[in-house]
Amino acid sequence: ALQHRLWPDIDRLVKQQVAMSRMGIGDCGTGWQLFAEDGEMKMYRREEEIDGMVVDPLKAVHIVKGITGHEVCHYFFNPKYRYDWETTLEHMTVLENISDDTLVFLQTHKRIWPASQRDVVFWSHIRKLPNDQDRDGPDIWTVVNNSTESPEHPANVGKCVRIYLTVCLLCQTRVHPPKDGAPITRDDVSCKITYCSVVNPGGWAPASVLRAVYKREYPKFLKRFTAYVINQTKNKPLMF
Ligand SMILES: Cc1cccc(-c2n[nH]cc2-c2ccc(F)c(-c3ccc(S(=O)(=O)CCO)cc3)c2)n1
Repeated sequence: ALQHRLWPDIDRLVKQQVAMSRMGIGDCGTGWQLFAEDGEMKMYRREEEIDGMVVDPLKAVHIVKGITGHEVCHYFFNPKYRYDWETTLEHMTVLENISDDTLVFLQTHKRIWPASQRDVVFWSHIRKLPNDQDRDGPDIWTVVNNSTESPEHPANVGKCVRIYLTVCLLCQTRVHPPKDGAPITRDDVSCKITYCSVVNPGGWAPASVLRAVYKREYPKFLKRFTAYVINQTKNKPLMF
């Protein structure tokens, strides 16, 4: 198929993000601190600042029963579901439909006092990857969101401060086949979700406010999003 203008960037970044996501917390080097834990969900962050701005990389690992990696990535990638689970979203526009697995979004999010309102332009790409660790295991699914330019929507023109982010959602499905060779049901599957994000807030925002927002919003987002996928899929056939 013809390559589109973003393809080289997307291909390079997807490979880099997937490699990083598959590294455990341990071999990511030190510096990761566990800041939230809720059952199977563990959230880590590294405290990092660039020119005095908090850009704390985040890595969340969550294991959810009854859903597959394809389903998690499908509901995360597809714009038609986003208002259902993204609670801080004020407005979302699909700027470009580059291909059936690559879209460009413009999103404005609700303002976090006392900082200015933020908007973001990013390409979003969904991809299935062969499971090279377990040849006959289910495929790995990933969605990578990465900030990009849009000539029609230049940064910091209106009231919003443009933020810059790289997000990688990586999902590994696990099947626990029933003993008696019965067909696989939702009780026999689980999904290991790794969500990595680095957000540059764009303009100045107080470090203490940003860190408090991240501490509150990330766990809320991952719990709400996974509960949404469980609810959307519970009476539907499994998507592998
Ligand atoms: C989950 C979370 C973490 C940190 C901050 C907040 C938040 N609270 N109030 C406003 C925001 C906010 C501001 C700007 C943004 F770009 C995003 C934003 C967050 C996630 C993603 S995504 O790519 O992970 C999912 C698509 O929306 C995109 C933008 C979220 N929400």
